[in-house]
Amino acid sequence: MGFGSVEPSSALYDFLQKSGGCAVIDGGLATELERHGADLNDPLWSGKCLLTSPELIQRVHLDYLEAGADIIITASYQATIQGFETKGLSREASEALLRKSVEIALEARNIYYQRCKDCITDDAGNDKFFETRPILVAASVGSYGAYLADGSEYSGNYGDAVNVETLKDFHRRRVQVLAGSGADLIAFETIPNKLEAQAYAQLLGEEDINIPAWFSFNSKDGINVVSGDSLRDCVSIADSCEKVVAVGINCTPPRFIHGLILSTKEVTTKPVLVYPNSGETYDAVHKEWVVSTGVSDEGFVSYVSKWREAGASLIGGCCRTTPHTIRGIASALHKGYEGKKEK
Ligand code: MET
Ligand SMILES: [Zn+2]
Repeated sequence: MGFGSVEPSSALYDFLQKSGGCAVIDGGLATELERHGADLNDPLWSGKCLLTSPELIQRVHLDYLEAGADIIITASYQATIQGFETKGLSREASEALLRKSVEIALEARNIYYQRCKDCITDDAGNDKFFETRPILVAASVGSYGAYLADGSEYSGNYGDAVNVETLKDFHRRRVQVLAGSGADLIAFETIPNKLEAQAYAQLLGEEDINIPAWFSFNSKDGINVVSGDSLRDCVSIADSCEKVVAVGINCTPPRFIHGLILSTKEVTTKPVLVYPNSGETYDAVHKEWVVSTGVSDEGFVSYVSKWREAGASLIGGCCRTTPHTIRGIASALHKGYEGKKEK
């Protein structure tokens, strides 16, 4: 399933319609790779697995599809050409790794479809499941702060030396490569400030990017984005960009999400997406998650119908959520699939 050459916004509406009005986004990728034993203590974070364990990335994508995700997000969040080059890789090899992040997800989708085909056919041997279960591959783009890996991903403070041109120059080639990789859309994730939203919107306008995008911001107070910039200003930038087909919030505690959906809806009519984290806080000094601060999967899932009622139409999970969380979300949205086993 791809958007092809159809007008971007109508393509997402079409996807949502085929998905029953709302769609399930997958859960945390990096933290799920870690749960399976990957050591991501590296500037590339989950991007490191593109080099060391691509098969594990594919397994996690498949686990999310089996759990009911309609959209899977690639392992390119913190995989950057600059980061790969720092490790001594050539420009060509770095770009190939970005493409590989999408290839892994596309292949997971194919494997999943094949599994469905093997088990779900009608009397005439036709696969009915494909018609009702389109799956999108979203190519992840993390922020400049995620690349810096210095905490600015969650402060949104890039200092005075960084301007919109710096950010466009930083992101340009990665966005071009990912846009040409076969992904269905680009997921600009965990956007910490207005400046970076402006840079993305300008890049989408200036470059020949032929797939749509979503913008997803993070908040630590339930009111503004993490830098303190107004969420409304940030959402308005996304709203004005015709290549942006959905806008919302990720990697933010569940308790803030309801209010953030309402604020978002005040400034855009585009579909609203939310994929909160587990609510646990990350202790950057000890490099670990403070488990006691989060919500259980049951607690997380109990919010889902309220988010849907408030107007979110794409719902999933971010850091520290798992296939179990996604299964709960799918079921809360009445989108559980028969015959899919828990891993
Ligand atoms: N899609 C990314 C992941 O789940 C988002 C990370 S937010 C810090 O790994
Ligand atoms: Zn996250």
